[in-house]
Amino acid sequence: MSGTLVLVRHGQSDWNLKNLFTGWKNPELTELGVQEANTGGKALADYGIKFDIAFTSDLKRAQDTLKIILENVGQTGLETIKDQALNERDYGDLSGLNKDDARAKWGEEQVHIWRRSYDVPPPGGESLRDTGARVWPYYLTEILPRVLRGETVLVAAHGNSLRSLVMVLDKLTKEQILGVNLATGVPMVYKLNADSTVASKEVLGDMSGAH
Ligand SMILES: O=C(O)[C@H](O)COP(=O)(O)O
Repeated sequence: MSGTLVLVRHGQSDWNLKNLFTGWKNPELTELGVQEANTGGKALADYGIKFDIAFTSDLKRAQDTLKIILENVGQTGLETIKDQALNERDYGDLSGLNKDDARAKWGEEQVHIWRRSYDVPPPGGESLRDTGARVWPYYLTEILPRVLRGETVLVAAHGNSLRSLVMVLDKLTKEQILGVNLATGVPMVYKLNADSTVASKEVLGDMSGAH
């Protein structure tokens, strides 16, 4: 066994609440989003975890979620690395559009494919594969080596940047990843083996409401 990797999607953002495609846009957390980050942080505090380092994206909703979690675990001064490589999937021309309006215009099935398929990019944006093509190398060079050294590493990022990691860690097929939704503010605790495969995964909260 080596170290521990904790992945957490940011709390609800203002654009999540308004049901808008967000991607690289930079909305704030809502009040509920702040609550969700606190709940995730408390779950980690109850778990008794202490982090060695944290990673987050270049976007405020993930950075603010991280800050709230660190307050809850009593580690506000923790070394934190922010990198665009962990940003949400770029939703391209869909960014800012209402998801229900998009369903009305292009159909439920097409919108689901854009949102959840592995390799179909939304117009002007990134597919999950494109997202993974920047997230995965960053994970391999910056994050994984620390976990393999036995460190406990927190990553506060986004629904799809984290789905691209979960797909590989959980060894999911392109078909299986279609059905995977990550809840906001719910930490996933992975213990890794020395060969970087997953020894165990615990979800500290309820993923069932995610959509
Ligand atoms: O970018 C967004 O709109 C959200 O953060 C994730 O959206 P999705 O669940 O539609 O992929």
